[in-house]
Amino acid sequence: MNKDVAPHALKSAATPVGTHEGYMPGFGNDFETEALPGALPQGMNSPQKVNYGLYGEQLSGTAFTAPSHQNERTWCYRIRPSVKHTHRFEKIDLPYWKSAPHVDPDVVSLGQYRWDPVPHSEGKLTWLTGMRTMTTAGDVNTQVGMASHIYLVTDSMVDAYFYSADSELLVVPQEGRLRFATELGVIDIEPQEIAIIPRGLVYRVEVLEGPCRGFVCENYGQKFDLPGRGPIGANCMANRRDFKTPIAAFEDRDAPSTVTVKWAGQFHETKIGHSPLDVVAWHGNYAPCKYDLRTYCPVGAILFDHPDPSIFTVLTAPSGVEGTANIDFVLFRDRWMVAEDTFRPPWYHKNVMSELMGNIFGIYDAKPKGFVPGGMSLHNMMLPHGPDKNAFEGASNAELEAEKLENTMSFMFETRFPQHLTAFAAREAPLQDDYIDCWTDLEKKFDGTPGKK
Ligand SMILES: O=C(O)Cc1cc(O)ccc1O
Ligand SMILES: [Fe+2]
Repeated sequence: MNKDVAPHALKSAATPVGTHEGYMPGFGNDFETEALPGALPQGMNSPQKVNYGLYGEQLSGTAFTAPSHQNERTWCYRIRPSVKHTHRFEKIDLPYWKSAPHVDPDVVSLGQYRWDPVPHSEGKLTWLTGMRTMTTAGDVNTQVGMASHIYLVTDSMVDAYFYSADSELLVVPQEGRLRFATELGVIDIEPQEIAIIPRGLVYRVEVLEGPCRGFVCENYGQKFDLPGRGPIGANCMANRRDFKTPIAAFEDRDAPSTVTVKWAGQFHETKIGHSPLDVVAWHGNYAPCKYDLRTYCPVGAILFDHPDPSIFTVLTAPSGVEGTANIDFVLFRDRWMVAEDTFRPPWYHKNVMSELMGNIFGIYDAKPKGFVPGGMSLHNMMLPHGPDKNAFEGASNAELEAEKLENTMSFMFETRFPQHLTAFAAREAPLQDDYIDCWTDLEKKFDGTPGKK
């Protein structure tokens, strides 16, 4: 676990054998972990009395009756049951955090859009006040679709906690280091890592090194899963063991505190007298995790042609239509390019899915200029896009040798639903007015001559 001292360090047991720095390996495993010896009941979930006087409480991430291969739940053994944490809720306003459906009549969402990095703010911003929604898709009330956000965080949440009943959050840092102190343990992340925070899990976000900026995909729908590898087989792409879930860690601390809940697109606040991060032991398969994107093993063309970008899918959240994701999280990392007689960058295309991209660092091959670290682009449903003039000319005339694409890490949140821009994305964020000019100079080369290339 990271050595930095959090404002209120969580207590946890010594790192058990088989864990790596306070994390347990595996994706969707049935984990068990206890921060005090004997705190976890064995052989049953609900003993008449739990050791240490703890309360048993189940957190269900899927319906009780979900098929067993999809069923996810975790049993928590905690100092106080969560229900004691909830008093009357009051609605609060977080004006920059929007939920679908959110269609601003004055905003044109149909277009090829690109943004420079949203600048860090002068003022203090927390995980909650620093969330800036860029796009929304689907409907939070029917649990389909997603929202994309940029976060700008300068300050830790102190005696303040949050959970989203609406969504699972996929967090993609671009600058700075964050700590997620959650009910189920502590996750520290930095650029080139991601975190997945499940729906309903209570946490506090602390700044380990700021200011912090990054991207969030808020998934209203079915949980992220690993894609099937098909004929690729049992290895490569994202491997299960590289996902890390924290070991149990708890706070036994009385302090006037707030809990903010995002529910049906609205924010609510309640007050409690103690830290809700009081789970001493837990077992189950519904838990947060982190993943180092540098462990992603890309598979690609080794003779000719450019495959569909789905080959680079890290995580996929199903939509109910087979093979058509609510969200795919796709990674464009450094890799070798070896294809012969091939136009190697992404091809020109139009897609039924909506593609939102972000740059974590370096240069993206289809857009050598203008798509910069911290920046984003949106190519909405059925809108043509592809390499800019420079990328096209460079790649069409390049000497085709084995070439390593280095200094590059970008990603895509791709959804089957159209993405609607917020007023923030359209008017406050640094939208590049001249983005579509990057294709203007693509000239007609055709003159009817057979064999001309
Ligand atoms: O539009 C993009 O840059 C993303 C993308 C990458 C790729 O390799 C193939 C298709 C695609 O949409
Ligand atoms: Fe694309």
